Amino acid sequence: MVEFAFDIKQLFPQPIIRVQAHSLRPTVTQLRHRPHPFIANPQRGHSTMPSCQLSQILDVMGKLSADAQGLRQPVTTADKLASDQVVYLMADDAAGYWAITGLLKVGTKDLFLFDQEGCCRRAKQTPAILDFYVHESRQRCGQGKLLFQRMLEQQGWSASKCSVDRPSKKLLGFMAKHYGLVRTIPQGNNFVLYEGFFDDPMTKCNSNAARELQAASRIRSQSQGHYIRHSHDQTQVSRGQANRNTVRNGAHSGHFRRDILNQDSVLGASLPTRCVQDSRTTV
Ligand SMILES: CC(=O)SCCNC(=O)CCNC(=O)[C@H](O)C(C)(C)COP(=O)(O)OP(=O)(O)OC[C@H]1O[C@@H](n2cnc3c(N)ncnc32)[C@H](O)[C@@H]1OP(=O)(O)O
Repeated sequence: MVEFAFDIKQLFPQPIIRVQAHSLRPTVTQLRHRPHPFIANPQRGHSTMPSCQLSQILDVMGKLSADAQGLRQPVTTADKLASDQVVYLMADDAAGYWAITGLLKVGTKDLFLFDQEGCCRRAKQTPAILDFYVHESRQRCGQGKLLFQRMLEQQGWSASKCSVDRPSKKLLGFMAKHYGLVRTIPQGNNFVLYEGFFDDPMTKCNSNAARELQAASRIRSQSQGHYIRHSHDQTQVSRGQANRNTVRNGAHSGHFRRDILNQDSVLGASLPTRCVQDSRTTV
């Protein structure tokens, strides 16, 4: 769990809170009552305004998440939080002190996607899972499910309608275990979609425009500095064929999935459940 030098309890009227970009800016009231010198508390050496504290929490948790995933750059920072993105933060005092236990960043994306038939479709405002992290000391104890489920309820989303940005094998296991989501629809970008995503009709797009936009999407994703976990040669596979194999045969034949499924214990429930209570990170 992640402890901070300030009291986080006041930020958590309930165990899971919703943070948006505007929550990270000080309000007029906060500015009026700010201590001197500006913002920083010289005695304790940290910011005292709730907005600054939330920013610190986002930065620290974003860094821990990046470390856990082997990413070069954090996906979540206070500075990078866009106005259409939401971060859910989870905290508790189960260990006798208040600490942050998890982070889940979501947003919406306008994406050009391939459906089961290999047809390109335009999906506007697609729910997207962008960053998900539960502190190592609390993983595999159901905390992730609590956080994810709260997010779905608050956003009004269902799990099968979420696109997932470069899921780790832990997240693939999580989606399979809690939401029965196993069969994926291969895409030309780094997002993973699950079968059921295309239940509602969406606009088919012009194929040339789609190719251009997907190329742009790949460049944009790579420029964010994300670690690409499983390389695959997208140009070598007939996309329609890959899609048909994946969905109709019930096999995990998308190239992204194939890489992952070759690893041990990805979707199995065979790994021992563990909850390490004494591991903490203090900031
Ligand atoms: C878009 C993205 O954000 S991709 C990156 C996702 N984040 C990470 O990989 C960071 C490290 N991992 C984590 O923070 C967590 O494991 C999360 C957020 C993925 C899941 O949170 P948890 O609190 O562990 O989830 P919860 O306890 O509700 O569910 C556990 C299930 O998740 C999956 N899982 C969790 N840890 C692992 C693991 N080490 N290996 C394989 N599967 C795992 C399993 O299906 C597990 O069920 P099981 O214990 O019966 O096998």
